[in-house]
Amino acid sequence: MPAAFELTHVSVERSGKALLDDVSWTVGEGERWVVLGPNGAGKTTLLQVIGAMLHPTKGTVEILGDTLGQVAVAELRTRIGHTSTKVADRIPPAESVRDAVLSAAHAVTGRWHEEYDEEDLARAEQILGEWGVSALAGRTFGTLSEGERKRVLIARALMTDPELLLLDEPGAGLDLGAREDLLASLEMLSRADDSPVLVMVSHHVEEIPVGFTHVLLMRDGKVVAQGPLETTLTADNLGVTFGQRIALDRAGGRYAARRAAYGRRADRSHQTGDTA
Ligand SMILES: Nc1ncnc2c1ncn2[C@@H]1O[C@H](COP(=O)(O)OP(=O)(O)OP(=O)(O)O)[C@@H](O)[C@H]1O
Repeated sequence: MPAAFELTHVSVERSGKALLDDVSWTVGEGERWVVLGPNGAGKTTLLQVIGAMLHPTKGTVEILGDTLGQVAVAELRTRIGHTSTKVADRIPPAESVRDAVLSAAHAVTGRWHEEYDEEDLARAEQILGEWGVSALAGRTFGTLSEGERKRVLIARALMTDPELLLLDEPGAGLDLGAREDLLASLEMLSRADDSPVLVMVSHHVEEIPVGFTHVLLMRDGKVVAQGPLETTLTADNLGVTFGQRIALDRAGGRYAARRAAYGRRADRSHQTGDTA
């Protein structure tokens, strides 16, 4: 299976500090990855590199068959959907939800004098419907709740039918119901035949949607572990990543983590028999 992207010995340095430190990572077609790590681990920086928004200080980056540094990034970026608070901050608060999604067709935030054809308009309506936000189409982006905003941002990221979808903390700030709604939608997306390759950044194992296949664990700009969820998302690896003893449970394909009680084995602590 061809790689969707491949990072080889990638480092990003700023002010003498390594934000990413010798990261090598290959993601194949059909894979759904979650990137986990504590605050400041370098997760957003990593997503910026994969999104062709940031060039590494060292190493090589191949994305969708192109090599960063040898390709027009503006063209490459149209093949990548990217949601993050940075994207949300660029959308004018007075922009309608419909236009916030539609304007992704021209890779702009804030509709101006661009021309949109019937196909663009139909695609925007379709994607608003698929993400359950059609009723909000006429509202202004600035009036949305956090949960509504997250769904609109994903709809916007999917507007151009990207081959790669990057989600930076899509569950942050959501209440329990909104988080579960979002996870159900991401599970459906991950199972769809025409789904893009998915990479989601999170702080919490509880936010890993069913259907995700792989995990990359980061700390201090370095990869702690990477591989299939079943074998890589372990209490021991989480313990190293977050710097504490962790107990990890799995039930119904979902995960839950907490600090392990002192003196107990970290990964033996639940009743379902579905231990991770
Ligand atoms: N331009 C910069 N110059 C120096 N340090 C930077 C710069 N940009 C980011 N950093 C630092 O790099 C580290 C990694 O940042 P990054 O945002 O990638 O982490 P993160 O894992 O996404 O964090 P969080 O979970 O808190 O969002 C942080 O310590 C941050 O302060």
